[in-house]
Amino acid sequence: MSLYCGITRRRKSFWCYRLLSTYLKEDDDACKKAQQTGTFYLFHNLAPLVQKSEHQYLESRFFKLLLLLGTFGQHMQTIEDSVLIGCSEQQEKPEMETELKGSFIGLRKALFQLNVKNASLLSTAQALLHWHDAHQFCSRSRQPTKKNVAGSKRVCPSNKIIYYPQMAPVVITLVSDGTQCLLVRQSSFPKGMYSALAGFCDNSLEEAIWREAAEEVGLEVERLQYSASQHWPFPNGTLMIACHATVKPGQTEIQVNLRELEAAAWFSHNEVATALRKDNPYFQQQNGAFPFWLPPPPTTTQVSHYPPADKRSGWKNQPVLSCLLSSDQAT
Ligand SMILES: NC(=O)C1=CN([C@@H]2O[C@H](COP(=O)(O)OP(=O)(O)OC[C@H]3O[C@@H](n4cnc5c(N)ncnc54)[C@H](O)[C@@H]3O)[C@@H](O)[C@H]2O)C=CC1
Ligand SMILES: [Mg+2]
Repeated sequence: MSLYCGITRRRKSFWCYRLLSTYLKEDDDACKKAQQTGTFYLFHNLAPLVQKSEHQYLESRFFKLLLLLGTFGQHMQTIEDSVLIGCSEQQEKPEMETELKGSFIGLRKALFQLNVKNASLLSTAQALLHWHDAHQFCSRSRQPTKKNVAGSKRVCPSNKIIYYPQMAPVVITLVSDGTQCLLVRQSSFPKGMYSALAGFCDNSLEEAIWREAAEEVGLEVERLQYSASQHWPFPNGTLMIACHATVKPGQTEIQVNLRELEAAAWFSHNEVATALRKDNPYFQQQNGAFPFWLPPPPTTTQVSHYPPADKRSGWKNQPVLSCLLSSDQAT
């Protein structure tokens, strides 16, 4: 089955979808046919639609979507012409929210409300939508690029350059001294949230880990070890690569780089385990119920779908950070 997502933006509507079969990405006819059995997910200006009552993401079948488009004065042509990009002058966000009994909310907030499957699909969908939106023109010819039906690439009609969606590699590293974990927070994080050290990779994973630890907290790390990876939609779609690293006993003094971080501290296994057990920390911290929490679990994308759970050796169906902390705790 194909999965589709659509996006509405101001008065215009943009449609794209995520396809599970590789051949559909290249075969336009097969792709169009597959739309008819696809499931659609809706966005407004990159904000996914979440139904108010059930805290569920709205899924809509093709024919249900056609009815919906009719309600808002759109036509079948909108889907055919614009799986990723379409246009309707009559579509208004509040009217659509009322009709669909839901609301378009920011993806970060949505990730806290949805189950793993929906959160991961929305995460991938939003990154893909964002990539298409940002690659409307060929950087060589400056002509508008044209997406293929599946939305797996964009082509410049004048010079045939093909653009494929990209993910920036980011390494996220749990540093341990054998008994404690190093967690940090940036000033942009929600109040109380801590995470592992993270940084974009310019060169290699090893270089990025050493550089981030040295630059952000003044630590020299060793024994780097890969743990897991996941797709992460922010800021523009990244491949988060999770690793472990250690510091030598006695070399744990932190020097927080205040240009990059707001705080950094060592946390005991008990503190981390308690934070990981908290349900829906986003809302708890809103109430001031506890000061320290970790990113929520429903963020895995590729990890949660492929390979199947029983075929993963050593992978955990958890977000990168939780995975890191859990396995660290086990050692
Ligand atoms: N899931 C999680 O728990 C966490 C996820 N993250 C993600 O990891 C990413 C990297 O973490 P940071 O500490 O912010 O990285 P960072 O420590 O490398 O600092 C960010 C800076 O890197 C530079 N940069 C290099 N390549 C870039 C690119 N492709 N896109 C944007 N900026 C680039 C920019 O100057 C930017 O200001 C963040 O975007 C964030 O979304 C970060 C912390 C926790
Ligand atoms: Mg960083």
